[in-house]
Amino acid sequence: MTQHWTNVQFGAQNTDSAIAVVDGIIAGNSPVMQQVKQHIALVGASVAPVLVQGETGTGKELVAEALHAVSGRTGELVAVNCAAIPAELLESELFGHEKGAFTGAEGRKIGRFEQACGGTLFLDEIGDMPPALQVKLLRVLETRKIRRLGSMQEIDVDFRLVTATHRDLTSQEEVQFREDLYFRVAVFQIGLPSLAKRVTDIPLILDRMIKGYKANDVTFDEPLFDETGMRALQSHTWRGNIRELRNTLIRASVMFPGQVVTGDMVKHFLLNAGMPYIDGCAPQSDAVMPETHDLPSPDQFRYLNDAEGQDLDLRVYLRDIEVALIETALEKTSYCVSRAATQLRLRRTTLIEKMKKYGLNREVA
Ligand SMILES: Nc1ncnc2c1ncn2[C@@H]1O[C@H](COP(=O)(O)OP(=O)(O)OP(=O)(O)O)[C@@H](O)[C@H]1O
Repeated sequence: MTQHWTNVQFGAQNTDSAIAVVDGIIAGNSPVMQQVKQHIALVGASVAPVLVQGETGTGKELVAEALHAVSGRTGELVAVNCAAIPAELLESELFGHEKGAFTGAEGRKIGRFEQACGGTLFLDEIGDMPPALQVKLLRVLETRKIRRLGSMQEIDVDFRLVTATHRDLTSQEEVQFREDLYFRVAVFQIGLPSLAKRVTDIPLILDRMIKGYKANDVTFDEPLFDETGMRALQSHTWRGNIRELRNTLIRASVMFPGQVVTGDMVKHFLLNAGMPYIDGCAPQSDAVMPETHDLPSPDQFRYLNDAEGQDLDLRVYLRDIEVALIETALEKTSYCVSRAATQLRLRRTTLIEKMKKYGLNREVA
């Protein structure tokens, strides 16, 4: 039976320690996020499948991480993005294969179902799973057994399933998703609000991101948003949600490292500077490269020289901009390298070289 959370009041279960774990993973304490965290803490320990719904960039993957963290399961959290793996490869990615199962299967490969045993399997963008594979997933969920491609032997699999989608899986117009599978995966549903519905969380989220960047890069010099700067951030619509906020922070850190950032600076140099999010359905959108006037004009960069004592390492600065733009294009296209290359007006092979150089090859699973 599918559990809808709206207006559910919970009993006096002691979920405090679980909520503390979730707090360590997901920043934000707005009322809507407090409720989300309570839901995570409550269902975390259960083995029931959870469907996480939310617009792109709202943090669905972090919810999966939090669910795994509070589950007490000792196995791995194994993530598979169903939209990022070509349909013909997804089956062997999930089920694994034996040597010689198909042309190119040079050795045995353990699939993601097996890898997730004792842990959590996170199927992101489940709405993009091809119908034929949906039937196979349904069978696995019913029997808790799999067969590697090219093998007759059945293997028991014990994983906790978390799925995520930015679509309405019940809408036949939007997605071809089997109803019987829907009821299997959506035993519990957690809805993530868009960032626009929790703008009071922006300072905490930025703080968390800045701490993360500083921990990984001692040279990271954070921009300091003053009250007007923070207000400008909180008034923005954030169609790309927290991912867009993250990209804005990266832009701010390269344009205004260690500087006070005012509302005007946010509006003129940060929010208008990025590539616009075309829509929330990146896999479908035929996003085109924005006209150059959507990007900061070279003249705007003269502003940097106005800052007192501003030393600029041009090579590092340009590299960071290139990385941010490539990442944005990849994220907008759900890591479809060909489409990202088209958006950036690069040859596909050139983009692949750059991704290798900058370590941008996302684990597609
Ligand atoms: N509450 C938060 N605090 C700090 N960072 C966050 C928060 N929520 C999300 N993020 C960051 O925002 C980015 C996008 O989050 P995530 O990938 O989980 O979103 P998503 O909803 O799974 O996106 P998509 O639908 O495109 O896969 C990530 O870098 C993530 O770490």
